[in-house]
Amino acid sequence: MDYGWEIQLYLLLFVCVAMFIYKYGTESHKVWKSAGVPGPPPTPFFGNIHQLFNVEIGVRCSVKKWQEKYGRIFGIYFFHKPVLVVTDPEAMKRIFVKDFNIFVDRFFVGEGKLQHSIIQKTLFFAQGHSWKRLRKMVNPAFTSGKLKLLMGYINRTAGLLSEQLLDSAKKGTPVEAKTVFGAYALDVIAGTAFGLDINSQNDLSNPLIQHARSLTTIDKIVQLKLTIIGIFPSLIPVFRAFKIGYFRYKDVKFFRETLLKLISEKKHTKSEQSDLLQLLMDVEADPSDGDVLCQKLSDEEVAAQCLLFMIAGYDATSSALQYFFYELARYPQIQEKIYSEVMSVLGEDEELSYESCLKMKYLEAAVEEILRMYPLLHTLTRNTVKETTLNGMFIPANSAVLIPAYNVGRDPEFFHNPDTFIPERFLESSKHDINPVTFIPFGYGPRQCIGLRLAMMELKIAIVHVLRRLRISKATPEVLEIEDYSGGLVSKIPVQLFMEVRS
Ligand code: HEM
Repeated sequence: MDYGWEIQLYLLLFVCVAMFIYKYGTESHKVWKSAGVPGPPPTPFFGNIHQLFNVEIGVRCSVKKWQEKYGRIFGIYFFHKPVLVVTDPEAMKRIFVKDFNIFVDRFFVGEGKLQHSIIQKTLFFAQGHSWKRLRKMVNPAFTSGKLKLLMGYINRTAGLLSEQLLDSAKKGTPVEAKTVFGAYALDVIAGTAFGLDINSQNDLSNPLIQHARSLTTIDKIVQLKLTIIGIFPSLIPVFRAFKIGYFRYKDVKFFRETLLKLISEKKHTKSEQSDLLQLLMDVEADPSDGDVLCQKLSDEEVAAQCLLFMIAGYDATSSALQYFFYELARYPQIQEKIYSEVMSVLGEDEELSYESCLKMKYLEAAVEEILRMYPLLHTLTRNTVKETTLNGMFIPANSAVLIPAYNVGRDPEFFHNPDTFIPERFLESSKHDINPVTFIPFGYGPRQCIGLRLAMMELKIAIVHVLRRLRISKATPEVLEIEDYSGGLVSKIPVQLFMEVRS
């Protein structure tokens, strides 16, 4: 029998399917070329994502290499999505502030739809008008007046932290930095945001601690989910139907139910507490403000923000403390300078107050310097709501923008000796040399971190309590190797701190 025509038909079919697949994988990769934006050539389907998240060299080095080759604005692709990478200060100012209305939203793989609905209602993930409304309603909970009300709780929690470290120092055993500071951060956020005293520094059995840890861990499974969604965005409804999200559904569900129960209890028992949950429940919209259409925040919205505060506060605060004490061990003169300042402002016995915290200028400069060197969110994102131009380059609507905070903070054009810990650069006398848009560990512009002041206060209080009683004598590993492809800046080997009791 002659099968010639059948083979030809199958061949033709195969070629058509292959052409269709190739077109699907490359169609969107023409945007930057036609807009005249330079950048590395993309690979079908993946774009440049595998080069950016290169496990060998990490996001920071990939960006650095490309910046050297293509300049301070270049185009790459996250799978099909055009992404502009920007480290030019003027362009950054336009994105963060001047053209904020065009760059109001953040960019997420899967457009943020790969989330439990409560996560989509948080400030971090909310978009456009919904975000504006939420931010206006949540801002008043973070004023300095409200912050002062939280001082007592943070002070007590930092006291517990220093007790724990003192114990280890007396025994001569090192502590794993991320674990002890993680417990402190969790206690602070549970107390200040939810009004719950969970004491995770002494008791790890509380289910809230287990769920919080699991919620804030970004592992390979999350990366796999994002890769699949990146290549096949049409699978989002399938993922949602099977309750597969960026965060684990069981953790989100646990917090949603716990927080809604707390809200309901607070409604029935008139509370005098000043935790963020209570402050958000009490927020009233300004009726003269036409923008705020829907008045009070719903219970679900209050629960969503408090859940976000936990996610946002836990990892960032514990990482900052880890890197801070790591650098203090390497720079004993800086450690002693901070200690001297603490003692001169407070003396042996004085309780740490909000006002005395503000007086410690060298300490503040040292914390800012650590955040410059180790911004946990090493890359900030935005998404264009409409087409625009940037430095003469055409940017289509619905393009993503990446601003690599780590690279900007370590750029020798913006900070001399960028890899060296020099708190003095943030003192009043030299701060004017720093272009504010290049210091972005908390982001910049209207979408900057809402918890900035709370976080700075939490960090400073912990440091004061620890340094008053202890000296960090050594930290390991000798050379700090950092991974950045899982979302944050993570030390490859856990940091261990060795301490001595101050006499
Ligand atoms: C050292 C600690 C912290 C660091 C380094 C940090 C950093 C950041 C960064 C980089 C952003 C994105 C900003 C942007 O896109 O321009 C952000 C957003 C945010 N952070 Fe923080 N954060 C910290 C602690 C906290 C705490 C303690 C809270 C709450 C209690 C918090 C709440 C938020 C919220 C709600 C947003 C979203 C703001 C919005 O989109 O309007 N953060 N944070």
